[in-house]
Amino acid sequence: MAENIRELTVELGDRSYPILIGPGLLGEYDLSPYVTGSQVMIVTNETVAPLYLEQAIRCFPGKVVDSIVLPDGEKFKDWQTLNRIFDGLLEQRHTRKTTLVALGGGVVGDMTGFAAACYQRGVSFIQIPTTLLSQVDSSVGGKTGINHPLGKNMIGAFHQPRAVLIDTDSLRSLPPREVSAGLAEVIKYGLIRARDFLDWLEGAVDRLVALEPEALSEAIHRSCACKAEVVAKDEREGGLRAILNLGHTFGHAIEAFAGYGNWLHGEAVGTGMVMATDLSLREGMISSGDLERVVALVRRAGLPERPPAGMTPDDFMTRMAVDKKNVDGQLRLVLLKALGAAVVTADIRPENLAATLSAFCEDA
Ligand SMILES: NC(=O)c1ccc[n+]([C@@H]2O[C@H](COP(=O)([O-])OP(=O)(O)OC[C@H]3O[C@@H](n4cnc5c(N)ncnc54)[C@H](O)[C@@H]3O)[C@@H](O)[C@H]2O)c1
Ligand SMILES: O=C(O)C(=O)C[C@@H](O)[C@H](O)[C@H](O)COP(=O)(O)O
Ligand SMILES: [Zn+2]
Repeated sequence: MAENIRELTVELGDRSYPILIGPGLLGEYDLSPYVTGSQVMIVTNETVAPLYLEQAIRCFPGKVVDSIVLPDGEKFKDWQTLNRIFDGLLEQRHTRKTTLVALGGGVVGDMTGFAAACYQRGVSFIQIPTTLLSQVDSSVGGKTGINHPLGKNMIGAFHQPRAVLIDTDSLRSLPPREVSAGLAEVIKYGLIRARDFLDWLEGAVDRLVALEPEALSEAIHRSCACKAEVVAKDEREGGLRAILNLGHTFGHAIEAFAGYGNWLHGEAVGTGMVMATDLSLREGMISSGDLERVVALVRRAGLPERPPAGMTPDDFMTRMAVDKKNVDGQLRLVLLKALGAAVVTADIRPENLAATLSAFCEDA
């Protein structure tokens, strides 16, 4: 098995951890060296449990393994569902030496990580991501949390996992809409920091949509490498890390407007990246040809290019006003100064932002 594994490290000194990528790892790879004590609590959901829970349990030989099965959906990324994790941990008498394991997509990952950050003031956790989006993005970097009706991911903590195990075979059961959602974050890395990867993606996107294993493995590896590098340089988003938010200021506004779960996170990010690219063009940073390339790639990935019907510029502005990147009430956005190079800026002409919002909102 070892020859099939591609390994990366998130370099964070004595909190550094491996990202292990390959086929056939679930049920085969021994994760017990990353477990703190003898107890393991696997947190998963009602969709993933019947598919992969048995295999995941086999990754912890010699440990006492319990599990919690949550309801499925972004709308359950909330306090009540988080509390079900604490209930399960206490009912099964898990101590501060327990290790939580997130088995599932980004929703399970973000909530399990947050539970691990809070339970008995902090316990270890491991990520076993099973969606493309969680394999390329949410399982790496230690951002954990839950949503609030007034804003995405508004309550949370930075808490790094001990290891990330990515079994690329688990993507075989993923619905096509979720594959496209994951591709949004993959495209993001090309746009913010890796022009050569973007060029490669333009040639590979059809194979990725079709879940072609070699293309997927390459996309996951490149994406995780990009994220690991950014996180190692700026773990707590003091500066550079904010580029990972390309398209998210618009995207989070769309998710909150549509009602959590009605638009997938990746879908909202896809449209958000098109809007951020449009604004970058209006700010004179990129060319109309660059915008056309981004729109074409987002479209070929199967992602929406426009916000939901009925969403107005005001709907965007009220939700973007609570974005975590804002400073002193001033909106800060991630824009592109070139394809493959992002910048975080508050220096945006209001008339350009208004023009982008009007251009994308049908009713404006
Ligand atoms: N922490 C971070 O850095 C970070 C980064 C990006 C996104 N996120 C968060 O991640 C969430 C989105 O994650 P997601 O796109 O994985 O959504 P998700 O967790 O809702 O999973 C998508 C769907 O796929 C199902 N599923 C999971 N694995 C499957 C498999 N192998 N086969 C079949 N079905 C499977 C899930 O049950 C769910 O229905 C959002 O809440 C977003 O805010 C966090
Ligand atoms: O890891 C990061 O940093 C990111 O911004 C990755 C994003 O893809 C992800 O959606 C993240 O959860 C957004 O974080 P937020 O702080 O904007 O809520
Ligand atoms: Zn995201």
